[in-house]
Amino acid sequence: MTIEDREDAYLVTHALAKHTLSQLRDVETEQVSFRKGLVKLGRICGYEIIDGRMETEYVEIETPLEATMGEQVRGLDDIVIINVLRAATPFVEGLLKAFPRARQGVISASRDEEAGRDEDGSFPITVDYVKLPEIHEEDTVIIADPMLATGSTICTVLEHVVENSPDPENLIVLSAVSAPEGLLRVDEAFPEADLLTVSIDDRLDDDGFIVPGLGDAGDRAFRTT
Ligand SMILES: O=P(O)(O)OC[C@H]1O[C@H](OP(=O)(O)OP(=O)(O)O)[C@H](O)[C@@H]1O
Ligand SMILES: O=c1cc[nH]c(=O)[nH]1
Ligand SMILES: [Mg+2]
Repeated sequence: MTIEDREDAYLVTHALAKHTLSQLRDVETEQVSFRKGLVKLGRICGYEIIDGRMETEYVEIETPLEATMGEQVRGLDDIVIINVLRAATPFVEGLLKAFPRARQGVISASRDEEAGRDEDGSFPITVDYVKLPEIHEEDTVIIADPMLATGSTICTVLEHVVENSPDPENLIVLSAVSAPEGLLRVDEAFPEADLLTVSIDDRLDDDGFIVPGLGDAGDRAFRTT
């Protein structure tokens, strides 16, 4: 079975999301444009989550002229966004434009690339810092990381998130680019999570980088090597 056959991996298909991701992929896109692109993509993905996952309700409102019925999105106060340091930081900045009242969590989880990949293809993950808000049953939890490669980072983050929290109404893993094997790893370990991504790329290379991908998102956004 491939990831496309699974019912819980969804693509963000908005044309602007694809447009922005294509700019991010371009090796000529320098730091400032790259960071701004991640912010823009986060905002578009946020709007897509609202459009595809959240309900609206009718409300009575008073315009300057008369009373009428309007519509408002339900649950905007029950959003939790988890920022996986460090590449997710600009991506989360964009998400916050869609969800300005989100409660935020931060987790520093990074791949130990020097240790290399384990036999099952995963990376050892170093977790240095975890600060998560309390999660409630009515929450929509969005774990944001632009890159989902082997899935090792997201599996580690999910362990921290599901530990001691009730099942939230929605548990969403949001990435910009993902690799099929990483999506499968996360899906197998956490079937309760919905996997939302802008692109499922072809494969991973021997170093665990997504191909064609967009390179090292953290390094490109933070101008490190
Ligand atoms: O799916 P995986 O194989 O775990 O890889 C994906 C992770 O790798 C990158 O982070 P990295 O460890 O390079 O940290 P950084 O964001 O600080 O660069 C990326 O931002 C993801 O968090
Ligand atoms: O392709 C990849 C894989 C992990 N992290 C990145 O930034 N890019
Ligand atoms: Mg990196």
